[in-house]
Amino acid sequence: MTRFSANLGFLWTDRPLPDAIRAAKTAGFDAVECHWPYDTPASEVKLALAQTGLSMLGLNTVRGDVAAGEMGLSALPGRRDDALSAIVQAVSYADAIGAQAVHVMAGKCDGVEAEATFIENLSAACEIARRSGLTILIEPLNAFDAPGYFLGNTQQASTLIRQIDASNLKLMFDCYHVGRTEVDVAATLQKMLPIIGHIQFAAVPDRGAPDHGDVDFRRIFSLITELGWEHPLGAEYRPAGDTESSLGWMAKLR
Ligand SMILES: O=C(O)C(=O)CO
Repeated sequence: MTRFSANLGFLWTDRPLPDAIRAAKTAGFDAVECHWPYDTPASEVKLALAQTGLSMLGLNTVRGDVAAGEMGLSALPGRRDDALSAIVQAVSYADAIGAQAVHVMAGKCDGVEAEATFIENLSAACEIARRSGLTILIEPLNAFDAPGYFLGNTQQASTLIRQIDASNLKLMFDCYHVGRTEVDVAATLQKMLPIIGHIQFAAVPDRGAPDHGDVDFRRIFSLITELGWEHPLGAEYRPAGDTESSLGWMAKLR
């Protein structure tokens, strides 16, 4: 049976994070994950996780100046201090709530200097995270949703992961982002499996619930099971209406 993690950056966004965790438990999710939990005291999130018995699989580093269009800091040349603060903040929060991974967001930039900056910051992030037993994730975002984002495809992520060579650095494989730009989700997933740390999904191309769209998630989830992957898969989709009414896919695809 496929196990699922509710991404609370997109699901149950109408309520405080601790209540969203409780709603995910009631709906039958096996774990949760989030984007930017920092406005909620870690003690409240920890309590909701303890009450529900759910694990928080991961959270993201802050994006920076969102109003100015920033989508992360770690590949931005000249922003080393901000990037390291974001990493320390995310690792401390993850540690406080017993989360498993931190997604370090690269930001919008390109070029050799950006790559060198990202490598330096990721190496530091892996070192800091290792002390708390945490995994660092990097996630390629598709160019339709995140134009100009430094990390644009799985091959680029794979090259970086091999180059940095830290045992706690892994790929966040989001079937949605891969499906938008890399065509064959199943083949790419199989190829990337050894470096994958977490898998997410949403319909392609509208990022809705996974029971429609161009990617056949019945087939993808069966493949993932056949490949021996046992961690919960992250439901990071945008419900068309309220979250409860969007959950029909769970019984169909489990
Ligand atoms: O878009 C995504 O998948 C992200 O995690 C960034 O919010």
